[in-house]
Amino acid sequence: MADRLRLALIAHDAKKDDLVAFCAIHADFLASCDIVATGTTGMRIAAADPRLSVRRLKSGPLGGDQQIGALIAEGAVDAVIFLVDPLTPMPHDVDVKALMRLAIVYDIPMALNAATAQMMVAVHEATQSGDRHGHAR
Ligand SMILES: O=C(CO)COP(=O)(O)O
Repeated sequence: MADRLRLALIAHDAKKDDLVAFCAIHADFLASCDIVATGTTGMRIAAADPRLSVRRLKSGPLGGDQQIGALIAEGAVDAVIFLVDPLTPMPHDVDVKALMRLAIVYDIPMALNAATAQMMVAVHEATQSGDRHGHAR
């Protein structure tokens, strides 16, 4: 894994406020990550916290989910947080499913709701803290 966690962030429209709130709570953790995000999500995150390093790809419906899937296939993403809206039909549902499939194929941690994202951050921070204290992983 790279020194800085390469983290993909995505949120459907109904979940974007939740992701921005998550980013505010975990600002220090996220500032230590190289973030890649779909277009609108990335715009919202970067606007909320200019400290964050955010590479913006295309918007999800225009291919952004597929771009993140391609990065996973290339080994360029370590983890994904994707706050999914389960209640709204999406025109690009097949792209979302393909992204999830690639995360499974390449065994990339993928949080699909805020509770799992929270656990992902907690585990990562505990692992880093163990490293700092010389504990074996
Ligand atoms: O649609 C998305 C994920 O499927 C997210 O795309 P945006 O971040 O551009 O809204």
